[in-house]
Amino acid sequence: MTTLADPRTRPTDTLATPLADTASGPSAWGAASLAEGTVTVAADLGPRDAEVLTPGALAFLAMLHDRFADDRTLLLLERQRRMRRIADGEDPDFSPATRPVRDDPSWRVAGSAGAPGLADRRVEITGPTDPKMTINALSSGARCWLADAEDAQSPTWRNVVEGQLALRDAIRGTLEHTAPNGKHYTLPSSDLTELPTIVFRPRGWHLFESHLAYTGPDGSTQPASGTLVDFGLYLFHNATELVARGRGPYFYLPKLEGYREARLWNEVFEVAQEALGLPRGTIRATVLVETLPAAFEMEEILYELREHCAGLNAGRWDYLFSVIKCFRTRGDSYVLPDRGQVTMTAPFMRAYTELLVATCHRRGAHAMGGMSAFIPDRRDPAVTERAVEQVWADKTREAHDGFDGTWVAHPDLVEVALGAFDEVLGDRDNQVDRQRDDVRVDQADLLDVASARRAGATVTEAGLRANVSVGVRYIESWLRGAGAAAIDHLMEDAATAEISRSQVWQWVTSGTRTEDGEPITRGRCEAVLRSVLIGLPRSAGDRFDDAAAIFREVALGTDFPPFLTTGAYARYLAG
Ligand SMILES: CC(=O)SCCNC(=O)CCNC(=O)[C@H](O)C(C)(C)COP(=O)(O)OP(=O)(O)OC[C@H]1O[C@@H](n2cnc3c(N)ncnc32)[C@H](O)[C@@H]1OP(=O)(O)O
Ligand SMILES: O=CC(=O)O
Ligand SMILES: [Mg+2]
Repeated sequence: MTTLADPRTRPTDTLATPLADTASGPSAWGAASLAEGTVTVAADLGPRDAEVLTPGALAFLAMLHDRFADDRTLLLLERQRRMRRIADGEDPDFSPATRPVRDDPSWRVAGSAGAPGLADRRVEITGPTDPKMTINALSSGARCWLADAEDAQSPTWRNVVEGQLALRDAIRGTLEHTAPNGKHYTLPSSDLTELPTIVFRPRGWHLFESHLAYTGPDGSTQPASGTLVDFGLYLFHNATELVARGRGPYFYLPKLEGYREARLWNEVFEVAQEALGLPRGTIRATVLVETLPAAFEMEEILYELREHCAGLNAGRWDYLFSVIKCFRTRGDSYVLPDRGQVTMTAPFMRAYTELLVATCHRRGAHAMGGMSAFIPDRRDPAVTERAVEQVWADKTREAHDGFDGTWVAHPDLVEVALGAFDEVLGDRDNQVDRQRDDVRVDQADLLDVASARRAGATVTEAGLRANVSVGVRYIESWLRGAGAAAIDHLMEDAATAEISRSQVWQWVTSGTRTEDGEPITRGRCEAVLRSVLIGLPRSAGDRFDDAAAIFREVALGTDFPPFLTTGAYARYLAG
C-alpha cells in the first residue's frame, strides 16, 4: 500500500495502559498514569463545571497535549510557510509526491459501515451547543445534528463548558432547559437512536483555550489547544455512552489545510481510542474541505484518515474566505465580486464541489453539501418564502450533483431540504455508489477565481457597505457570546464574517474600484464604518466600540491577521 512521507520525527510508541472506564465515568487514576504533563483550570468554576473538568478528563487532556501539542505547533508553522509561498506567487497544485495515493484505485475509507446513524445523512442541522439549541436541534427532524463548537460558537469559557455539559446530558437523555421567558424544553426522546445523530465539531487547530493551562514534562506552561480540549472532553465523557446507546463518537474536522493535518487527526484518534479502550475505528470523522490548499489534497486527506473517515464536506463559506486569504496580495485579477454575488454556480466553486463528490464516491465516502445562508423569519412570510426558494434550489442542485446530504441552519428549513434530497435518494440511504467519472477538474479550474467577475458580477458600494455592516454586527454578537446570528435575514457566523472582513482588506490592498469607478481606500472604508455605526441601534452594554476596533484591525490594518477570532479571543475572551 502507498505511504505518504512524514517530515516529523516523533517516535510512534504506543500507550501502555488503557484508561479504565467505570460505571461512574472514566476514572482519574487511569488517565493520570498516562500523562506526563498536567492540565489545570485557570478560571472560576460554575456550579456544574466539575462534572466536565474531572481529574480524569484533565489528565486525558494532558496526555493528548503531551503527545500532540508540538505536532500542532509544527503544522501551524507549515500553514504559515504555505501561505507565504502562495502569497509569493506559487499556485496550489496537486502534488506529484502523492500521486501514487491518487492513482491507486484499491483503497477505500471506512465510510458509514459499522457506524450506526451515519448511513443516511440527507439533512443535517447545524448550530451551537447551548441547552436550548441542543434540544431544538434534536427535535428538528433532521437526520443528524452538527453540534458546533466552531464557526457557530463564540468560545467564551461558559459556552465551552456549558456546551460540553449540554451534550453530556443530551446523550444521557437528561437534558432539560427553562428559558428566561419561562418556556420549558425537554428532549423528544431519551432514546438516542430516535434523535438526529450527533456529529460534534471541535474548534480548529489555530485556536487556544486559555482557561486551561497545559504544563509539559519540561515545566513550560502554555494555553491548552481549543481543538484538543473540545475533542478530548467530548470523547472522554461520551464515547462509551454513545456506543452503549446505539450511536458513536462522530466528529466534523474543520479548516484542515492538507493531508498532514489529517494524519495528525488520525494519530489523535488512534491514541485516544487506545487510551479509552475503544476499538480502532470507533471514531468516525467527516472532514471539511474548506480551504483552497485542502481542495488539492482531498484524496490524500481521505487516505490518511481512511480507518476513521466517513466523508468530506464542502464548507463553502470558509472556502471562499480561504480563496481570498490565499490570493489577497495577488492584485485585482484575483479579486472576488461582492460576497452576495459569488454563487455556488461560479465555475471555480462548481469545480470544487464536483471534485469533492467525485473524490468521495470513488473512495466510498459520503459527500456532504454546505450551508445556504438564507434563513426564514417566522414573523415575515416573504422572507421565509425567499429562504425556502433559495434553499430548495441549492439543495436540489446538490442532490442532483451527487451529494449524499446537506446542511441547514434553521429547523424550519429541514423539511425543504429533506424534500430536495428525498426526490433524488428515494428510500436509499445515500448515493455513495454513484460514480462521477464524468468529472474532470484540474488546477486551472480550481484557481479560476476570475471566473466570478467574468460572469458579470461586480464590486459595488452596497457590497462594501454590507461587508462593513455585517462584519461589525457579527463581531459584536460574538463578543457577547453569540457565535451565530441572523443579520439581514442571512445566517452569519465566524466563516461568513471572515469573508466580509477579508474582502474589504483585499479590495483596499488591491486598489479595487467599485463599479462606479471610485477606488476603495482605507479612508472610504472608515467613512462607511462610521456611517454604519451611527445607524446602529445602541444600548447600554453593547460591544459595538470593541467590535469596530477589531474590524479596523482585521479589515483595515496593513497586516492581514490569518483569523479574526484569534486576536479577538486573546484580547476579549481569554481573561
Ligand atoms: C459556515 C458554517 O459553518 S454553517 C454552520 C455554522 N452556523 C450555524 O450553525 C448557524 C445555525 N443557525 C443558528 O444559529 C440560528 O438559526 C440563527 C442564529 C442564525 C438564527 O437563530 P434565531 O434568531 O433564534 O432564529 P429564530 O428566532 O427564527 O428561531 C426560531 C426557533 O428556532 C430555533 N433555532 C433556530 N436555529 C436553530 C438551529 N440551528 N438549531 C436549533 N434550533 C434553532 C431557535 O432556538 C428558536 O427556538 P424557540 O422558538 O424555542 O425560541
Ligand atoms: O463550515 C462551513 C463553512 O462553510 O465554512
Ligand atoms: Mg467553516
